Amino acid sequence: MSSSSARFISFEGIDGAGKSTHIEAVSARLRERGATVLNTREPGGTPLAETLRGLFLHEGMDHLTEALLVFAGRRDHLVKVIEPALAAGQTVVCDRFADASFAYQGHGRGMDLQVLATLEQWVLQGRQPDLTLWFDLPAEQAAQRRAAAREADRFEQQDLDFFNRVRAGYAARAAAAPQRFVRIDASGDIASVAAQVAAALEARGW
Ligand SMILES: Nc1ncnc2c1ncn2[C@@H]1O[C@H](COP(=O)(O)OP(=O)(O)O)[C@@H](O)[C@H]1O
Ligand SMILES: Cc1cn([C@H]2C[C@H](O)[C@@H](COP(=O)(O)OP(=O)(O)O)O2)c(=O)[nH]c1=O
Repeated sequence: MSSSSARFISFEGIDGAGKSTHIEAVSARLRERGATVLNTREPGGTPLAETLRGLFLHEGMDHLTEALLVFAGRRDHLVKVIEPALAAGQTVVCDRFADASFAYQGHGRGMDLQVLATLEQWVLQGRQPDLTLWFDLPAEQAAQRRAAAREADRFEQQDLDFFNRVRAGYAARAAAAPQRFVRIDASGDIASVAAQVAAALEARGW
């Protein structure tokens, strides 16, 4: 890969699917192949969006407010960080992006998907990741992994039904954009997941 090949890669999946476990290895692989990699995340990615993240994760609010906050942070992140990095030929590796809003606020919370699609159009102006690695596993298994690993935030306290809906939301987004999404079966051990991730990059010559 030449250092001028701008790429935008997002990681998605329900909480506890294993995204964070693989992001650094993906970034290291891309760097070894010559990319300048920018690691970032949502909610967050700029000082303003990180401030919004704290409110988003810990304050009670209605569903539309939640969606507006996360898209406001996304706009700041896109304009100040993602677009400039891509324009400079960098590879952007982002832990969650707009698909998460459709999965969590749309399918999880039950917000009107058409409203989210309008926000997406206004905020992203057509920008989408080049590749989305969707870490898919049953909600029960993700809950077990989370319970062993960390304290739950406002989202992680949701019940299995919520995460089953979020999972179905990711499946719907993947079905609607099959050329962008790669489904990773995240239910196996870390080595088997890493092999699938490597194969997805390999398939693109990355
Ligand atoms: N394939 C796997 N098998 C078993 N445990 C895993 C696997 N992948 C990650 N874990 C563990 O599950 C927990 C959640 O993983 P993490 O990468 O933080 O998920 P996410 O970022 O998707 O929320 C962590 O404790 C991690 O070590
Ligand atoms: C980006 C985004 C995240 N979220 C949720 C998913 C997660 O539960 C939470 C925080 O995401 P994340 O940073 O992945 O959490 P963690 O670091 O604890 O794994 O925000 C949404 O509800 N909508 C969104 O648009």
